[in-house]
Amino acid sequence: MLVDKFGRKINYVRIAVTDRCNLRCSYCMPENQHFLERENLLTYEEISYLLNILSREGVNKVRITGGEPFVRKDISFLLKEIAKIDSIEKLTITTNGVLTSSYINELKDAHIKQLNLSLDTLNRDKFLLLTKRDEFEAVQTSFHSLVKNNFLVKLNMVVMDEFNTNEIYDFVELTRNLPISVRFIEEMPFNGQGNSYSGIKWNYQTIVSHIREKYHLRKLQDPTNAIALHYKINNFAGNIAVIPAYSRTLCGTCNRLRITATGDLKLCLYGDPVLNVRDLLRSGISEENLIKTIQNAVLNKPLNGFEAEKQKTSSFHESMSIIGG
Ligand SMILES: Nc1nc2c(ncn2[C@@H]2O[C@H](COP(=O)(O)OP(=O)(O)OP(=O)(O)O)[C@@H](O)[C@H]2O)c(=O)[nH]1
Ligand SMILES: C[S@@+](CC[C@H](N)C(=O)[O-])C[C@H]1O[C@@H](n2cnc3c(N)ncnc32)[C@H](O)[C@@H]1O
Ligand code: SF4
Ligand code: SF4
Repeated sequence: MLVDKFGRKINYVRIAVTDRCNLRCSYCMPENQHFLERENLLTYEEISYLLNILSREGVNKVRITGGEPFVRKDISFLLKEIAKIDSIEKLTITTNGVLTSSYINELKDAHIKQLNLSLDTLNRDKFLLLTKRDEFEAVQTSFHSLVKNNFLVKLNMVVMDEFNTNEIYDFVELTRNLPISVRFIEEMPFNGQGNSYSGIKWNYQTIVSHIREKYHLRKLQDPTNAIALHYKINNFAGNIAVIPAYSRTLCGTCNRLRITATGDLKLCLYGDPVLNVRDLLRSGISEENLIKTIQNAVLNKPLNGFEAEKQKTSSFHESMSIIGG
C-alpha cells in the first residue's frame, strides 16, 4: 500500500506521456516551447512496468495526460497494455480533443469509459487566439463524437478573467441537455514563462456566485478524494463542478501521485520532484527496491503543498504540459 504520513491512501496516478502538444494554450505554454527529445521520455514498456508495480501497491486509477496524449505515436498500444492490468479499475485520459475523434474504437478497446476534454471557449476566433491553432472544429467533432458514443465526458474550462468569463453561462447551458459534467477551473501559475503571478480574480467562490446569479445550484455530495465541488441544476441532464485548483481547499483528501513526461515523481502538483523513476529504472534497480523507494518517498507527501507557493509574489513555473495538469 502507498500511504503517506497523514494516512492518505495514494491510489490515483496521473502520468504525462509526452510534453508535446498540437495547441499552445497561453496559460500552459509559450508559442516557442522547447520540447523534450524522445529518449528523455519514459518508454511505453517502462510506463507499463511501473503501473504494474504500482497497481500491486493499491493504485487503481490511472489518468493519461501530457502534453497532448494523442500526439504520441502508438498511444493505443499503451492504452491496451494498461487495460490488461486487472487491478486498475479506472483508466482515463485528459485530452484537448484535436485528434480524439479518430480514436473512438481504440478507446473502447481499452475499456475507457470516461474522458476529460479541455475546451475554454465556444467561439472559434477566441479558440484560435488562445491556442494559436485553428482546431476549434476538430475539438467540437471529438466532443460530440464522445458524447454520442456514450463516453462520460467532463469538459474542463479554465476560467480566465476578461477572456472567457462572459461564456460561463454558455458552458452551464451545455449541461441542460447533455449528460456531461462541465468543470470550471481556477487558473494556476504554470504557463512555462517567467512572468510574475499575483493571484487570480476569479476564484471558485466568485465563479459559484456568478453562476448563482442566474441559476439555482444544488450542492451535490462530492465523491471521496474529489478535487472539485459538484453542483446540479434541477432538470438539467448534466452537472457542473468548480475546481479550486489555485485556492486549494480540497488538499486534505488528496490521493494523487504524478509522474511527469521525464519520469519525475511529484507528490503534489505544486511541489518539486522527489525522485526520477526513469533514471531508477534505467539504473537496473530491482522491483523490490523500486517499491521501497517509492513507498518512502510517498510518506512525505505534503498535506498542503501550496504553503510555500503562497508566500511568493513572483516566480518561474514550468509548463503544465510537462507536469500533466
Ligand atoms: N490543485 C490541483 N489541481 C489539480 C489536481 N488534479 C488535477 N488538477 C487540475 O484540475 C483540472 C482538471 O484535471 P483533469 O486532468 O481533468 O483531472 P481530474 O480533475 O483529476 O479528473 P477526475 O479524476 O475526473 O476528477 C486541471 O486544471 C488540473 O491541472 C490536483 O491534485 N491539485
Ligand atoms: C496540461 S493539460 C494536458 C492534457 C491535454 N493536453 C488537455 O489540454 O486536456 C491537462 C489539464 O490541465 C489544464 N491546465 C493547463 N494549464 C493550466 C493552468 N495554468 N491552470 C489551470 N489548468 C491548467 C488544462 O486545461 C487541462 O484540462
Ligand atoms: S493545456 Fe493541454 S492542449 Fe493546451 S497547451 Fe497545454 S498540453 Fe496543450
Ligand atoms: S495541490 Fe497538491 S495536495 Fe492539493 S490536491 Fe493538488 S496535488 Fe493534492
